[in-house]
Parts: sequence; structure tokens; C-alpha cells
Amino acid sequence: MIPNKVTNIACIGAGYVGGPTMAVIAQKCPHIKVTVVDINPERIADWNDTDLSKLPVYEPGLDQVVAEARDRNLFFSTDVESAIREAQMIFISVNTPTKTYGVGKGMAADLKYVELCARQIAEVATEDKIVVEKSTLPVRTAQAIRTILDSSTDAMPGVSPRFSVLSNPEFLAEGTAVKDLHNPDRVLIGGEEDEDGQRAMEALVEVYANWVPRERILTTRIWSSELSKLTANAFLAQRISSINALSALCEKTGADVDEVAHAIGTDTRIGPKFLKASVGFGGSCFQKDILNLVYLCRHFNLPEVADYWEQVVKLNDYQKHRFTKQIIDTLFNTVSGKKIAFLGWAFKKDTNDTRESAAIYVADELLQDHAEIHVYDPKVPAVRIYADLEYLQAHRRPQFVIATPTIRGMQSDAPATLSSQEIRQLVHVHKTPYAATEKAHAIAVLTEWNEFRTYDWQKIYDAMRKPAFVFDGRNILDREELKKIGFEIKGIGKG
Ligand SMILES: NC(=O)C1=CN([C@@H]2O[C@H](COP(=O)(O)OP(=O)(O)OC[C@H]3O[C@@H](n4cnc5c(N)ncnc54)[C@H](O)[C@@H]3O)[C@@H](O)[C@H]2O)C=CC1
Ligand SMILES: O=C(O)[C@H]1O[C@H](OP(=O)(O)OP(=O)(O)OC[C@H]2O[C@@H](n3ccc(=O)[nH]c3=O)[C@H](O)[C@@H]2O)[C@H](O)[C@@H](O)[C@@H]1O
Repeated sequence: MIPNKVTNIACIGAGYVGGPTMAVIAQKCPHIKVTVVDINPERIADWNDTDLSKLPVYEPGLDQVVAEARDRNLFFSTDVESAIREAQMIFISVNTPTKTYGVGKGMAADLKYVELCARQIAEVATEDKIVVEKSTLPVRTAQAIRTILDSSTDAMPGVSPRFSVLSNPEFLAEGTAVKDLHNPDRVLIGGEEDEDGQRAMEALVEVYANWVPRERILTTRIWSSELSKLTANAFLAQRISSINALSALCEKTGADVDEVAHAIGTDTRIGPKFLKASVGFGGSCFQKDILNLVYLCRHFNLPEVADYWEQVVKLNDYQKHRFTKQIIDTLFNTVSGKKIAFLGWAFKKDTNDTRESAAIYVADELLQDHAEIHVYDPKVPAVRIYADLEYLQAHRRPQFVIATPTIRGMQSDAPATLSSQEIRQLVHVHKTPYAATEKAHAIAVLTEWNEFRTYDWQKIYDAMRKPAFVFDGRNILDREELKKIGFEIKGIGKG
């Protein structure tokens, strides 16, 4: 019988979602044993490291949560099979990147890791289990998971465990993951409408109810839950693209985008959040989830709906390109041989995650113009920065190329593919902001780390080449103060 209460949970995937989410469940539910498993042994070793600064995910407050629960009722392991066998409830929290091959390449979510998990659960399970989709998935994936689970049940007559599939998408944002998990706006649980589905939902509601007020735990039909996750990310990203679109107009007209955002955000129907103009949104999910939504709409023959959402991603590509073009234009139409210092590489502050960070695309485009790039980021190591640039050489999205047909008003060549050696010759990673900015022609702020505001900007100015340009892609620096020192400063949407 599908349990309606659980004391043993497994989670497949010890990444940015699986790790923090399960750590908080274990912290808040000491009566439940939580085992997080992953096929990546280094990742698991890092989660088990006694030096908590080595946790594979950097999130403020996560070290304390792990310290409290680890080896009490929270375990990290590579033994996927045992964890599946013992658990009554199994979360699937593996990566679902955009497909880079075959049908749906560049648009659809790649579900091969999710499928592998379902197959492994089906192979190993001998008792009834609840399977929870924690990964972000296209609507109706639960159907595919159920088909896999049920077909192997048929193949094992005699041992016929039952499965109930739930959708429980995660809404945490990186950098505030622990805060978001401790105090979520809502928890969403979608389940099947039969008796098993109801029992499974009851079991998962019970888990969250240990710390989340019941009225914030929403239960829906499974398809609604799956689609709500893609919709939430599409709406959030759409707000950023909307304000970024207006930032371009602000620059032409002399308006100030922060003033415009404040003015519209005080309307309670619009609200103040997610209206910060920037060099463009990054992160592993917004682009991937919108492309997935666009793919689904095209699949269901809704081209107008698909085009509407695709524009959010195109505008984001345009914004990254616009920022780069402004750097090149301002530096007298070429950055060849010039030293551009990057403050920040992570896709946002308070995380070491760089996936789809705007910094990667800006760097790539500047490298096409033969710039020399010097990076400082408080949390991102050099190996990650090189790996990001190398990955991009092999996986440029055609949309980005289309969005950047002209540089300086002239037709530019298709982007050159840089070798690892060329990247290492042109990109240097520094341990301090002062080393990165020394003798630089310009500074580009790519991430909104708080510490960037607190630097000795006079010292930075003194060591730079003149005129000393700052391109603030996050509008975080004190413009007046920097101008007084002598900097030429350009922001986003600052007319
Ligand atoms: N990163 C974020 O802030 C958020 C991510 N999501 C969604 O959560 C899912 C996971 O995302 P992340 O945690 O960021 O990904 P991640 O890439 O950080 O972690 C996924 C982990 O799954 C492991 N894995 C893959 N296949 C496996 C298998 N068959 N057996 C065992 N381990 C396996 C990988 O080794 C990796 O460590 C994605 O669907 C994503 O869209 C949802 C909300 C927030
Ligand atoms: O599905 C996911 O992965 C998650 O995606 C986002 O979270 P995340 O990408 O971690 O971080 P955000 O705070 O949403 O920022 C995303 C990007 O948008 C940028 N941003 C954000 C807000 C804003 O006003 N302006 C802006 O440029 C950030 O700098 C960052 O590059 C959502 O906020 C989460 O709810 C969701 O769970």
C-alpha cells in the first residue's frame, strides 16, 4: 500500500536543489532519515567533508543546516540502489538541461537523467513507493515516469510494487536557498486523483507541515503542478526582459531605469520585485525552462504563444550583446589588446554557480574582438571560468548568433571558435579585485556582489589606464562618487 506517512526518504541528485532541499527537510524533520545519493563521487565526498567550507554548493547558512543534520538523519552516499530500496519516498532531483542533440536540440529539456532514475527505481524497488518529481520537467512527464515504473512492474510478476508519482517543483532561488526553504511563499504538490495519489500527497504534505504553515502547502492536479513551475519561471524572466527592454529606451531618452522601475513598482498590481535592470539574466533555469515552454507550445501547435515567450529569451540575448557593444563602442571601436577587468563571474551574488551567467557571453563576445580579460569573483574558481568558456565554444545557441549580427553597425563574422589554449592566453583569473583591475582600460561589473561597493575605488582608479571606464552591468556602484574620483561610468538604462 502507498504509505501516507514516511520515515525514510531518498533523493537522487545531490546538486544545487537536491543538497539544500534535503538538508532542510532533515533539519526540520529529525524523525525522518534522509539519504541524498549521486553518481558523482567527488560531489558526495564534498558533501561529507568535515571542512564545511568545501560543500559543493555555496549558499549562505547552508553550512549550519548541514552541520546540524549530517550524520544524525542526513546522509550523502553514492550507493543509489540501497537508498532506493530502503526509502518509502524517492525524490528525483537530477539535472534537466536543454537538449544539445537530436530532436528538440537547443529547445527541449533533456530528460535522459530523469528516465534513468525511473528505470533504476523500477529495477530495484521491491516495496510500494512514492516517487516525487523535484526536477523541473515538461508538463506530462509524470506520465512517462509512470509508464516506465509500471512496465517494469509487469516484467517482475510475483514482486509487484506499486508506485505513485507526485510533482513537487522547487521554487528556491540560489543565494537565498536556505531562507527560501525555511520560509517558502508556497509549497506546491501535484498528485494523481486515485486513492494512491491521495495517500502519497498526504505523506508529502505531512513532511512539509513540520515547518511550513498548512495554508501555504498547495495541492493540485499533477499537470497543473508541472506547468506551474515553467510558468513561474517564465513570468519572472519576462519581468526582467521587460525592464531590460525599457532600459535601452531609457538610454536613448535620458530617463533613468531605476526611477522608472521604482515608479511602476509602487503600483501594488505590479509590485517592486524583479524589476532590476541588468546585463541580462543568467542561471541554469530561466532560459532552459522558457525554451522548454516554447518547445511545448510549438509541439501543441500554438506558434503565437511560442513566439511570445521566445521573445523573453531573445531580448535577454540582445541585452547581453548591447552591454558588450557599448564597451566596444566606448573604447573607441575596438578592445583588441585592451585589458578589460571583470568584477564577478557568478550569475548572481551569493552563489558560486555560473551556469548561463551573462559574464560568459560578454567575455566571449569581447574575446571575438581580441580583448584581454582579467576576472575577479569572490566565489568562482579559475577552473570553472575556463570550463564555462570552453563549453560555450562547442555549444553556441543559434539564437545568440542571430541576435548579434552587427558589431559597430557592420556585419560581423560568425563567431570564431577559440581553442583552450587561446582562452588561457587571453583570460586571466585573479585572487583580488586590485590585481584584476591594475592597468585595466575598463572595468565591467557582471555580478552584484555587495563587496564591490566597498572597495577602495580611488586606489583602483590610480592603478588603471586613463580614461578609466566603468561599465556597471548591475547598477550597484555609487555613480556620483566614482565620477568625482575621475571615472567615466556607464550603467544600464542610465540616460
Ligand atoms: N538550481 C536551481 O536553483 C533550481 C533548479 N531546479 C531544477 O532542479 C533540477 C536539478 O537542478 P540542479 O540541482 O541545479 O542540478 P545539478 O546539476 O546541480 O545537480 C544534479 C545532480 O544530479 C546528479 N545525477 C544525474 N543523474 C543521476 C543519476 N542517474 N543518479 C544519481 N545522480 C544523478 C548529477 O551528478 C548532479 O550532481 C533541474 O531540473 C532544475 O531545473 C529547480 C529550482 C531551482
Ligand atoms: O527554477 C529555478 O532554477 C529558480 O530560478 C530562479 O532562481 P535563480 O535563477 O536561482 O535566481 P534569481 O534570483 O531568479 O535570478 C536569476 C537571474 O536574473 C537576474 N535578475 C533577477 C532579478 C532582477 O530584478 N533582475 C535580474 O537581472 C539575476 O541576477 C540572475 O542572473 C527563480 O527565482 C526561482 O524561483 C526558481 O526556483
